[in-house]
Amino acid sequence: MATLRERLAEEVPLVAVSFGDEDAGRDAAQARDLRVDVAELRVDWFASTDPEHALRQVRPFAGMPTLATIRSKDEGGYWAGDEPSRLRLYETLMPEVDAVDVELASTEIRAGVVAAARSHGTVVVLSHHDFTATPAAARLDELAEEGFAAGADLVKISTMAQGPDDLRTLTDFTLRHHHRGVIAIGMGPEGAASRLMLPVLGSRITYSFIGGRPAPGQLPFEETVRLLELFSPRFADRRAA
Ligand SMILES: O=C1C[C@@](O)(C(=O)O)C[C@@H](O)[C@@H]1O
Repeated sequence: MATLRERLAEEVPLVAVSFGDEDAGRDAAQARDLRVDVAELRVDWFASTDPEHALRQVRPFAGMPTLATIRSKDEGGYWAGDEPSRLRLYETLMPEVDAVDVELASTEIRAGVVAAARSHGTVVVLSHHDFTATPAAARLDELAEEGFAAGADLVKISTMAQGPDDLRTLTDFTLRHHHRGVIAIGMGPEGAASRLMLPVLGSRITYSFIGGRPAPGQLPFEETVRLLELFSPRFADRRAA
C-alpha cells in the first residue's frame, strides 16, 4: 500500500475520519472495512493522556495511514496539560503514526514537533483554526508562509465560513497554494460545499465523520466518498483500484 506521503504527492483527495478512544479496536476495524484514507487520532479527546494509554489506542490502527492530533484548547481542542507534556506525547506517538498536526500558533512546541517528525519521516501538518470567521486573503497567505517556513509538509486552514465570500476566499487560497500542499476547510453550514469542492481543486485532505462527533459542517464519511466519486474521476479511480 502507498504511504501517506506518496498518496499526498498524487494530489488526489484523501478523506479523513477523526477518532477518540471510546473503542479503538472497533473503530480501527470499521476504518479498515470502509477504507478510510486517513485515520485522525484525536489524542486530545482521549480519556487519559498517559503515554501508555495513548499508544494502546493508536496501535490498532497500524497499517493504515494515521494522523495524530493533540489539539490545544485555544483552537477548539481538549488538551488540558502543559506544553512540555504535549511535546513529549507527540514524541512518544511519532514512531507509530504517519503524520502529526499541531497548531501554527503553538510556537512553544512547534519547532520540537517538526524536529521529531523529521527524524522519523513523519508528515507535518501545521494548522490554523478560527471558529468564528474566515480571515482576509492576506492573512491566510501570511499563515501559509509562516507554516512552510516552519517546516510544514501541509499547511491547514480551517475557518468558519459565514457565506459565499468566505468560500471564495478559501477557494482562492487553495488555488494560490495547492501546489505547495495545503488543506483548506470552510467550517459550518455555509462551508459544507468546501469539504467537496476544495479537495477537487487541490486541498489534500477533507475531514468527515463516522458515528457521533462531527465538526461543524462535516458530512458523513460514506456521503463524502460518494460525492467525491461523482466530482473527481481521479478519486473514483483510486477508490476502485
Ligand atoms: O482541524 C481539523 C478539521 C476539523 O476541524 C474540521 O472542521 O473538519 C476536524 C478536526 O478533527 C481536524 O483536526
